[in-house]
Amino acid sequence: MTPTESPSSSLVIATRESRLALWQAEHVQALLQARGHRVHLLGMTTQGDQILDRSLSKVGGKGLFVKELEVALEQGRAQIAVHSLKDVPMDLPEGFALACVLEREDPRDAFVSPRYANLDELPAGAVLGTSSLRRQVLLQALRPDLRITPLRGNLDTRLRKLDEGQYDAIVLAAAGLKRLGLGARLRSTFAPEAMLPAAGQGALGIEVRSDRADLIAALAPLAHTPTWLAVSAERAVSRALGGSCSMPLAAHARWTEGRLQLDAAWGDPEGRTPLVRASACAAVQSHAEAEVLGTQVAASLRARGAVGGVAGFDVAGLPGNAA
Ligand SMILES: NCc1[nH]cc(CCC(=O)O)c1CC(=O)O
Repeated sequence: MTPTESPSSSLVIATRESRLALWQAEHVQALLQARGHRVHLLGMTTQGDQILDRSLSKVGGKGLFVKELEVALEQGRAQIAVHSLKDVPMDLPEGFALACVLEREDPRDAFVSPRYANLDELPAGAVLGTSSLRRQVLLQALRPDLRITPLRGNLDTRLRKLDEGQYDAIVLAAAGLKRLGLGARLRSTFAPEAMLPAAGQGALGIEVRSDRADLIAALAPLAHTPTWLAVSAERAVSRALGGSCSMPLAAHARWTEGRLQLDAAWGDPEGRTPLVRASACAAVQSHAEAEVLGTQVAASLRARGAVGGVAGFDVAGLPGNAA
């Protein structure tokens, strides 16, 4: 298939092969099929799937799940990549575009444990597994007495490690559990005020080559504008601070009475300074306005002590993953 073929012929979605990635790709496949497109999946393994023994923040972060899929788009082996937006770098490499963002699943973090119903029930010294610096820093601020321990792997692996008794409880995204029909494992969810989600958490983005205007037009009906504007504001906070997986940063936007309320929190990676928080609210109607809101909140975070990293570090700083 050549990259110039029209979207009315068969489309190929490049996807990672974890159960969640496949669910997401099949979800987009079904949405496109309902609109009369023929769609196939191309399963692939990414560096992020292979490196399971180290914390993602130490090996390069977000770009790890995305790069191989982009190569497939570049080579014309596929036309579409479906991503958890949370894993997508703020600025896509030259030649790629975010065609649209779909309606968001539950953006909150979830508490899962065979024995305890919520964070408050955990006894002092309990072992709590979690997989991001953001969660580590936010949870440590809520419960300094817990032993917060890294937890890697796809959803099934994380649940297995919990079931094997390696942890007393784990914290992960509610969206993944719900999408895989594992909502029953979820004992409680964290209100965003208690534990602020990551930028883009629970939202799916569709990436294409930016020269495929025809495809971008074909995907436009799948967009959910309220979600897209909210995640644009969230991602603008990350971008302005040069956010990567090595920076504990939370950004969550929600609609209240037609206005977009954006809350963000920044933590020092070494845990030396207390959490910094900032919020703003605006009557956002365009992506440009959403980004202004995000940039303002990022500036407030900086004014309160947040220190930004280097934008794009997570992709460019990784061997074999040059931007
Ligand atoms: N970083 C891994 C990741 N990327 C997307 C999800 C699922 C939730 C979502 O779509 O945001 C997860 C799992 C998790 O954070 O527990």
